[in-house]
Amino acid sequence: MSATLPVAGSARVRAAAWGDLRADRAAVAGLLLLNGLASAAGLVGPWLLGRIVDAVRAGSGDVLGTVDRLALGVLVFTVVQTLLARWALAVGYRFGERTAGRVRERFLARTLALPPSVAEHVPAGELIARGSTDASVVATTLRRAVPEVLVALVQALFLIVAVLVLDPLLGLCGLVCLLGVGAALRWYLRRARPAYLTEAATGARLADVVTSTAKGARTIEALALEGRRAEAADTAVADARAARLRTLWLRTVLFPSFDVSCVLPVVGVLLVGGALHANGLVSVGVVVAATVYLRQLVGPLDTLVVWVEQLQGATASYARVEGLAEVPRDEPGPAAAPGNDRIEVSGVRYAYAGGRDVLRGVDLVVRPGERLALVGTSGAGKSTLARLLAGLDRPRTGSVTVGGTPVADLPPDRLREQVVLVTQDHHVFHDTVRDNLRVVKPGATDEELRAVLAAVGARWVGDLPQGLDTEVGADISLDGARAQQLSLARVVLADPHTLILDEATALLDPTTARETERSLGAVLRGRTVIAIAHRLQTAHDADRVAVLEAGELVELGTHDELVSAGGPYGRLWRSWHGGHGEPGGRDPGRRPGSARQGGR
Ligand SMILES: Nc1ncnc2c1ncn2[C@@H]1O[C@H](COP(=O)(O)OP(=O)(O)OP(=O)(O)O)[C@@H](O)[C@H]1O
Repeated sequence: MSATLPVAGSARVRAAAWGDLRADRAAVAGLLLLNGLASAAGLVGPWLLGRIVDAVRAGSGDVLGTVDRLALGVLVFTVVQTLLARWALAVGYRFGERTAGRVRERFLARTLALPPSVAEHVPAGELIARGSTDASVVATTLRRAVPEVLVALVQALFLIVAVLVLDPLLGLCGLVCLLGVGAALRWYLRRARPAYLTEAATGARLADVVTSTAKGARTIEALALEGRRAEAADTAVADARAARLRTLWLRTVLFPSFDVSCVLPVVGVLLVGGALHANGLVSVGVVVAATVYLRQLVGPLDTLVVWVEQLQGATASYARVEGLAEVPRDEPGPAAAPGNDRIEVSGVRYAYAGGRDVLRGVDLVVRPGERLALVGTSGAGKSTLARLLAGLDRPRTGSVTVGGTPVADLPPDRLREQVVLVTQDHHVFHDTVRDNLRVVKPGATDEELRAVLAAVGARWVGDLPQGLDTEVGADISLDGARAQQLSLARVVLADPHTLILDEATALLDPTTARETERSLGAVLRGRTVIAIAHRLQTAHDADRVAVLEAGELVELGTHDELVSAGGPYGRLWRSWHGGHGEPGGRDPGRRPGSARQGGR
């Protein structure tokens, strides 16, 4: 089953962006103030320039001295503006870095808090794309866009006010000519959001196809699926290309229209200013100053348009990063504390992603401390039932409870004190041995850690020069057996009352399997164990055997009861043991399904 993660709506993105700004309001206020001062200082230059023109034209008095003083003023204010602008930029970059850090931490926290039922079904590429490409786009945008957009906005505002104050008629004329910029932006913005969301989604799909193809390379080769994977990749590339071309087209319309629209105010003011001057209504100095202001407006407007364009992509990325907040959480109910260790499966039906039911009305009570073996042919539903028992998924109907509380309702820290699923997938983190263990019990002391390592036979840790501080992956690399011991030590530390074993040793090489079984012995002691029995010996040794067929629990009882009943389990046992019905030692590790054909 695969699920898509939600994408946040515009309102949530705005709220998140506003929250990020508020979280660092001192920096934002500083940014506004510094940019305001820098822009005000920038306005003085053109005004002094206009005064120089008028002084030269008037030609009376100490023209040279006046021009020198005014020119010195231009220089001083330009330097002041440059210094203030650089200071503002430094404040802005620091703000951007802090905010980018906050966005990434939020994303990580939300990813870690994803319910297992969601995390396991999300395409790998989707989370990778959101956590890397999208988070980077958001981070870069916040780092650069906020300071640059603020600078540009304040500058543009000041320039517009300045030109209006200088001469309202020329100012109005300039603003009317600016309407073209607004029209170009409006056209673009109406089309941009869906186009950029599609671009991000097709990019993530492409990443997913590539990741899953690389991950499943062996299976693809073994089943000769190269052609199909290549086709899937071609389709993903074509979709990504089409989406990129669409956004490229939007940009190719926006930028030229903007460039043309920016020249119009300057042309308009020169024409109108010329006519007004000819009629003695304004001085040449005022026309020059107004033209310089409007010409200067192109810089901030250009910055704004570039960012408006980039913000479309960044907003789509922000929406994808924030989308994780909209994943429904499995909140623990108020009665989350289980009353006892009894596990009860009642009327459970389950289907993957809208498919047919693969569990069909399963009822089962597991008594505390018992060893229960789940037996069934391949595809009967054993692993699915194991996942429901471990709280990794919820039944479609019915319930799976521990001590009366639905297992999937338990928060992760409480769940791992109750039930833990042990599979072949023994994950080891690139971290110290200590932290590899402490993920399940952050407060565990070194003595506790040494005790659990000793319990699973991982005495080799004591021989490492740095002991518990050894960095796995950097100081040592662990072979399969040691990695398993580490992850089994983690299970002992979590100390759940129930363990569910799925393929814990079935597919291991014999030496590793023997070592793991020794470690497992210590892990299982004193706990309820529900084992998917790929070896009939496991079923024989269990207290009870539950037999699944096509998603239904068809038999439940002790090994002896089921053998004498002569039902599916009895037939399986007899076929395995050539009709003698006696345990003839360990089977060679084949599954019950294959045992039927390959029976001795
Ligand atoms: N992620 C999945 N998406 C869709 N269908 C699935 C998924 N996992 C399992 N199934 C289907 O659910 C049914 C039960 O599968 P399950 O893995 O629980 O059986 P099983 O008894 O554990 O088999 P095996 O011994 O081969 O692991 C099968 O028909 C299988 O194809």
